[in-house]
Amino acid sequence: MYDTIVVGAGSAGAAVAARLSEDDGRRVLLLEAGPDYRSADAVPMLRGVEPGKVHLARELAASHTFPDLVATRSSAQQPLPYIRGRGAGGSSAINGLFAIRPPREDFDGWAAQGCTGWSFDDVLPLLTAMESDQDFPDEPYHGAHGPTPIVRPRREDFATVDAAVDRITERLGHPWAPDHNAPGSTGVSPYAYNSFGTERVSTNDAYLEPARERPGLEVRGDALVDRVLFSGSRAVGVRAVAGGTVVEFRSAEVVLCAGAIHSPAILQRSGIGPAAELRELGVDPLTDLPVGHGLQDHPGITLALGLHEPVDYGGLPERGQLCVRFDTGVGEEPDDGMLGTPGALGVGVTAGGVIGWVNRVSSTGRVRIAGTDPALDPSVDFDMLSAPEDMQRFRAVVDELRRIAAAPEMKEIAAFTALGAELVSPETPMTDDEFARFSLTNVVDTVHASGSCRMGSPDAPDVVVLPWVPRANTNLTAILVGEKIARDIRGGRTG
Ligand SMILES: Cc1cc2nc3c(=O)[nH]c(=O)nc-3n(C[C@H](O)[C@H](O)[C@H](O)COP(=O)(O)OP(=O)(O)OC[C@H]3O[C@@H](n4cnc5c(N)ncnc54)[C@H](O)[C@@H]3O)c2cc1C
Repeated sequence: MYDTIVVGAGSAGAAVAARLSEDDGRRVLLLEAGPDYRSADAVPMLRGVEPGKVHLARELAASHTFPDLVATRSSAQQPLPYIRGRGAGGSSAINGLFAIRPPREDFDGWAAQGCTGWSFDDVLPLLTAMESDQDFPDEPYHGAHGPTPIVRPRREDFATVDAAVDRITERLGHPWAPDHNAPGSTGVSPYAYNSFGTERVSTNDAYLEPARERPGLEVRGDALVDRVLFSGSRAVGVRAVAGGTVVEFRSAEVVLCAGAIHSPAILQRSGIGPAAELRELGVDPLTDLPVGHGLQDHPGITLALGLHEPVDYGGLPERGQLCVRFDTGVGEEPDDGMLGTPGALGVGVTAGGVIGWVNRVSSTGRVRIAGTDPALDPSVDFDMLSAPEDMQRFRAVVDELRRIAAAPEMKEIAAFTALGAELVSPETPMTDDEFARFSLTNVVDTVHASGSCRMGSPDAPDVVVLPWVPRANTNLTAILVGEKIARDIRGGRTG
């Protein structure tokens, strides 16, 4: 019998389990579907900080992702692979390491929607406690002693594409903000990373590694949780397939951190979800809730660059170095557009890119189990750009990419520029209808799935609980959710 079972050792789950294990006498079981391993035993490719050199599709698919998981981005597309991390550290073990906070408006907006304790002022102490900022440790809104190191590239070291985008966007009127994690900052910034030197720092490294010797923490890999077990309406444990055997683990409470795709699937298999649909699949509904609804990711598009010369990183790691947050002018939401440089693409040709995405999203999709087998990935449909304001914002983002493509600095470094998978010339004029077709066909995800069990469902505390996808890459927010849940549980227990 455990005090707490945490399901999923990813960004949120590792933080929850490690923080709870700080309490003497508390017994915590962390169950992870993928492999568990100590930091020192991480696959060498995953220790590095160059996302373009991590071969997720080729070498790591079976061990560190869900290789059969697919998702439909828009109504004009067929399902395509969707990447989620698997194993200790979850997606933080395979991600791009960009470490950016959402703006105040997201937190205050969630609080205004009834998410008590989520205003920016409420969560700022946790944001500072979870980081050790290498560049601004003395600022009151930063921390110097937390588990996750944060560091920024220097503007004078920007590589070829980043330097060009920096010059262009400055001329286009975007202000320079040396720290995008400072409250109120916007515009062009060095993209902060959660890494240390040339070493990745996943939540397996930052949270679990220092906690592993604690007597109260047990981590079990290769443990695929099927469902939550209930006594009446109270969660009393989980059923899992662990080491090939069906096992039941008992606990006083269960914290689901299996991510935005798999947490709703576990809840649905447990009878918590849209009752009529669950009955059709042979699941007895316990509670009729819209679990799986509300799914979001940032709708994105890439400006591909055919470069004259390979990118010069000046001996630094080959990763993206810059992001730009800006107002699209559609509605009242600030920072609703974002651009980023993804860094070396690892595709073996002299190419680069600038990605743009809608940062404040209205459209929602669905996660739905396709059957009751826990090994079967759910069906995922994002329905991106279905809300008219998202399409308008997407147009503003594409227009910004067009301006960048047309700039003399870009002509200097790139022989050609092209938008989306269809490689459309940025100069191609489009009517509204043509643009809608182009967008629905070419929109991509940014691997920031969120919102599929929004708050009100207390059993699923990672980014899945947020009312909308944060205006930022989502890893820091997922860790924050884990920190906050642990704080709330510990506070409840200790009074
Ligand atoms: C390729 C990639 C690149 C990214 N790049 C960035 C970036 O640069 N910056 C950024 O901020 N964000 C990035 N993200 C997004 C960010 O990493 C995620 O939003 C964040 O890690 C999600 O945290 P989570 O705890 O919700 O889920 P995860 O970290 O995905 O953890 C979920 C865990 O649950 C486990 N699990 C699932 N189902 C079960 C089950 N049935 N039983 C037991 N365990 C289960 C999984 O194996 C996984 O370990 C990226 C994501 C990906 C995939």
